[in-house]
Amino acid sequence: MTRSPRPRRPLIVPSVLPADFARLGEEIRELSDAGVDRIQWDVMDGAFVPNLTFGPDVIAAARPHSDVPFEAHLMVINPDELLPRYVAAGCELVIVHSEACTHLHRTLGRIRDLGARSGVALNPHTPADVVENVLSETDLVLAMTVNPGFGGQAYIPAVERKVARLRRLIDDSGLPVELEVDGGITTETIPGAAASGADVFISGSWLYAHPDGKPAAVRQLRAAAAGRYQGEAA
Ligand SMILES: O=C(CO)[C@@H](O)[C@H](O)COP(=O)(O)O
Repeated sequence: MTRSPRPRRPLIVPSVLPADFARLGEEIRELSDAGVDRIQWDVMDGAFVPNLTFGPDVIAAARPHSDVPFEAHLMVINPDELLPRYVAAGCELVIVHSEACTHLHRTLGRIRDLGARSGVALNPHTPADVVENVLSETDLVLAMTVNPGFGGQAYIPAVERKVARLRRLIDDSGLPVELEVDGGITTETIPGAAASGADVFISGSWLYAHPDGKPAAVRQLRAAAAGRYQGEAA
């Protein structure tokens, strides 16, 4: 069987959602110094999800404070018009929701045409098969392990079955598509997500609240995932 190349180690990516928005530049520098692999911006439009967060100008203002790649998780209905602005703001990866795009295949192609990598996110109830016909257009699949809109929610273990199904779809395709999980990720929940086949782990409230600081949180998450990670050299 053809297997898709996977990252050599689990990738740990913090969500900026729990940050102190009054000092975002410092917050971004702290995250970078903690050894994270990327930084995720949770972009919420107040319509697809009942919360409002970061416009592209906020992300652009934070961009000079770090060399770590930025990803934008767009929880936005029909995001096509906004894509150029998030890419111009410095996001190397732009993730859209399958449930929010009328023409998902076209939207993913537009992200790549803008010079960024593309990702597609699935809410907990959305079946894995939704991505089958767009795998060649995407660089990442994000399986939400909470319902999107807020940080600090409990991990939904039932999503692990879908993560395992997505793993098989990606492996069978032979394409270099990352598999990301997001929501309720802690040292308790990350082993199950890693064992199911995830490569990339978003952590927000647990990472920020760690009593020994962000570098310790990142190290502990990476170690807890690595014990169950089945990835191999790309
Ligand atoms: O996309 C989202 C929420 O919509 C996530 O990025 C969460 O914000 C992750 O935060 P925790 O669940 O780790 O607090």
